Amino acid sequence: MPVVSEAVLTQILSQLQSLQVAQQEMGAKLEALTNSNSPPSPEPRGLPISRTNGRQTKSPMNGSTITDSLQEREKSLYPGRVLLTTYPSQHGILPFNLTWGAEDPAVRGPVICSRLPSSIKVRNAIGAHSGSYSIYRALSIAMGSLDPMYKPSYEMTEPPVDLAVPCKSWYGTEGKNMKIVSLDPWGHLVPSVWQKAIQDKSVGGLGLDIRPSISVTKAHIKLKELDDSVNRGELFVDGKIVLNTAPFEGVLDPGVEVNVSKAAVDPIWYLPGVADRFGISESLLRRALFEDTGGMYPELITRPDIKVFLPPIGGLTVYIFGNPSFLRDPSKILTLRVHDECNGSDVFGSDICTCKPYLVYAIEECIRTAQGRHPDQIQAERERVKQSGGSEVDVNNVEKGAEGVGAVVYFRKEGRALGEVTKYLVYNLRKRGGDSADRYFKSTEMVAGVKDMRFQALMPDVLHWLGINKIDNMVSMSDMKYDAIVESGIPILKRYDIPPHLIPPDSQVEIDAKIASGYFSSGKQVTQEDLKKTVGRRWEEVEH
Ligand SMILES: Nc1nc2c(ncn2[C@@H]2O[C@H](COP(=O)(O)OP(=O)(O)OP(=O)(O)O)[C@@H](O)[C@H]2O)c(=O)[nH]1
Ligand SMILES: [Zn+2]
Repeated sequence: MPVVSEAVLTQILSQLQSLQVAQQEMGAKLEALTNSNSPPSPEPRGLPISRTNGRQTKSPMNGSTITDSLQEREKSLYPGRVLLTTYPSQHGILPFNLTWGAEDPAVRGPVICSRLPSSIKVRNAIGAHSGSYSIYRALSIAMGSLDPMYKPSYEMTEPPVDLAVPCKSWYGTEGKNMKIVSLDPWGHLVPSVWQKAIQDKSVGGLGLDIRPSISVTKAHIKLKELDDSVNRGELFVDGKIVLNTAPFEGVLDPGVEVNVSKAAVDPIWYLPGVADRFGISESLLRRALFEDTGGMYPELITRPDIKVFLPPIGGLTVYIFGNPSFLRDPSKILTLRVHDECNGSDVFGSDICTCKPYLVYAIEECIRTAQGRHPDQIQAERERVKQSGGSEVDVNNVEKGAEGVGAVVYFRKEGRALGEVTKYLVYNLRKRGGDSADRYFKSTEMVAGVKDMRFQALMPDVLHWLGINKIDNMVSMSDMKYDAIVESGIPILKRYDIPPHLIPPDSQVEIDAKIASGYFSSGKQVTQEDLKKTVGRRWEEVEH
């Protein structure tokens, strides 16, 4: 865990103090808008509201009419006039200093996106926290279940495992040096690194509202497929990574569970870096984001001085098998899968694609790498080294390097980032048009105009955040994922495809189409002619 030096804290505090002076000088306009001197209210403001919306009925709370109380609520929640957007020249608005990619946290600065009174005037990010969930937060405030002044508390929420510590790949302020542009590498360390700024109540009465965009925790996972693999002898119980589940009432064989560490990551985009990654200008990126989100974020246009954007899109989760600190240790073997969400298969087991079997296979490969060799094998090798006259150090070294680490990165990019609604439309077209492999990618393109919107160029950021510097085993056939990772500077030593026995009955179409389009295969060749012959089942064929 990085410890921020006294000097850094003093620097942050002095920055805060000068900001406070700027705040005090602010005009009445912003003052009215933000109520900056009022202390946080202990209870949610406003009353719970009834669904009678506008009808003149009595409120069960205080006997007033519902329409009256709705208007009062609105006034009490939003007393100022609506401010549609801000401008850099606006009096009193001065974003908190932020130098993306700087090594020193005091220079880098925190990402501040909150609209709480203590923070609104120093916001240095456009958008809202928690991606698409920000809408639910708005709803909670409107419904009276969340106090709009509530400032989250982070006591005892710090990471329980040694995952993602500041390292070289976090730093770099331009071009190829900038390895991370779509998440905040300091996101999980916010409460510790900026603790003083968060707690210093002399700032706006509340302290700055700086929120973690990443959280790290530990868990046990339990999958039926892993029980089966243990029963078949393809995985072993080591008592450390794979554990026997304690028997519980009424269950004959409770199976196994697996120790994992995991991290949830919200997207944070540094716009100049994102534009650079895609080889477009920052102004084009901003304009496209503004126009094609229905003008949702005017500050993309009016605040060119604010470079960070919190997009309303899904984030990612990383599951780690074995010691998480091994991820950044080049002497340890790493097995990795980068997986894009497919709810139909991952959760509900749909047979039209290979997503779930590939995911489960990857989890097993990760576990096998984390466990290293079977204890019997290690013992046999220790014996062999001993017999051949090896020293005690040589014998003990046998065990070293036996354990590796595995990671599965799970991105919320459903339907190749086109969404599930589009995906089902594509499925209908495929099934009605004769589901042959030669039409596989074309079908998506016919519905959506493109076959894929995942933009894998941003995907390796999470690997750099974890400090990964090489991948021994990559469980993916995707050439797009491979190219993005290797181009970002992380070599991949071995790739492997999904074993044929794991391909569900209706998914050969997908696999053949992928191989023909450039996905990796260890052996199979597929020609354009072959593609016409690989067909999926029609709906009628499976409806008995
Ligand atoms: N739009 C669309 N999305 C699909 C279709 N079939 C699967 N998906 C989505 O594709 C994503 C998975 O990508 P795949 O193409 O199966 O595989 P990949 O991630 O490119 O490559 P691998 O790493 O080898 O699995 C998930 O988000 C699925 O929901 C389809 O026909 N149309
Ligand atoms: Zn799928």
